Amino acid sequence: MSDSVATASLEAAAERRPRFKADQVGTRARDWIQLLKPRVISLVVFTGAAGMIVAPGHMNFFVALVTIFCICMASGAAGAINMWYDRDIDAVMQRTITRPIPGGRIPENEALAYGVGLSCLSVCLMWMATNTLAAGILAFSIFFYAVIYTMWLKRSTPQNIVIGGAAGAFPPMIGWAAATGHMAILPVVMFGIVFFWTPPHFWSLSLYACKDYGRAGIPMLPVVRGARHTRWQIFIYTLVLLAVSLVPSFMHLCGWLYTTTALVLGLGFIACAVRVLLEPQDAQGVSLKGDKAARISFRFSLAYLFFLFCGLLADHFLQAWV
Ligand code: HEM
Ligand SMILES: CC(C)=CCC/C(C)=C/CC/C(C)=C/COP(=O)(O)OP(=O)(O)O
Repeated sequence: MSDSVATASLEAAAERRPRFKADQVGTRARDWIQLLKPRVISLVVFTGAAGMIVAPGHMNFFVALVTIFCICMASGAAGAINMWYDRDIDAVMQRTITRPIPGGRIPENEALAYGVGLSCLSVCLMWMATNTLAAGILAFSIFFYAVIYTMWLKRSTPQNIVIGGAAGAFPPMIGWAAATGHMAILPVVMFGIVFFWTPPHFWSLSLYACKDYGRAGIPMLPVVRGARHTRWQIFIYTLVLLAVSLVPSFMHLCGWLYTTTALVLGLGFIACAVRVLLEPQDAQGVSLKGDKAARISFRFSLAYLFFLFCGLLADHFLQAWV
């Protein structure tokens, strides 16, 4: 899409956007929660908690709870800043048009204050409850997602989520740092797993949300390079992900239970990617089956990360027990 067409459609959508009604102020707790992207937070927090639990040593239960709360708050705060900055494109895309800001239910300046306020609070609380390393990585993650990904990469390059994916990969390192005060190989490998998981996770969704992104003028991979190229990229990244997920096994950082889980899930994700690759499609690679394979692959990506980290935790407890 050309810049002028994208700008015109953004302006037209802004005109259609419902105006904010003052009587709705403060009455919609659900909207304030939606601004934090709660379902995304749930998995982000789980990966952070996993990093904290597999770390060596004993952590005070209350400090552990505060750590999880801070990761939750920081990730939500970054999501709120993302929704504030993206209010123009969210108003154009079918998937996001009913969000609290484009829906006219939360004023944009309050959303920004909310995001910045919660960001500061989460970092200060983490620093007081744990240590400088954990608070520092937490602050960097917020900055990376809200500024580097949202304000810069998302609108400028089709590699946006490859680089930007780092933001969502930090939580295991934050959890580990909060528990120990230093860094080690395992949390860095966990970072690598989430990092290489992000492209097949997001590009599966982008295959069926491609029209939305095109209309908003966002250079997501299927918009810029086409669906066929994106299908191949998903496949390649699932292969790399399988290799990275087996690094803890090769380095003897975990046992057979994790290795089996990683192998089964990794092969499952590759099978999803092969289905995406082979799905009946036209000459441009656009699905003739309503992107069924990509929808399955996206859902599988969520299950993959959850169960892989469950496997890591189960393996950790098994090793401690035997
Ligand atoms: C730059 C990296 C990422 C991008 C661009 C991305 C993009 C997306 C998008 C566009 C959605 C659909 C959201 C919606 O329709 O409301 C989504 C859903 C989701 N993402 Fe990601 N994601 C990324 C990283 C992550 C990470 C690191 C996690 C967790 C570790 C994660 C967990 C989830 C979950 C749980 C959902 C499902 C939400 C629901 O059911 O509404 N994502 N992601
Ligand atoms: C600890 C900490 C700060 C972690 C940050 C974790 C985090 C929120 C990662 C990114 C997840 C995500 C939903 C990206 C989509 O943004 P998008 O703008 O491309 O998606 P959208 O179009 O649905 O808004």
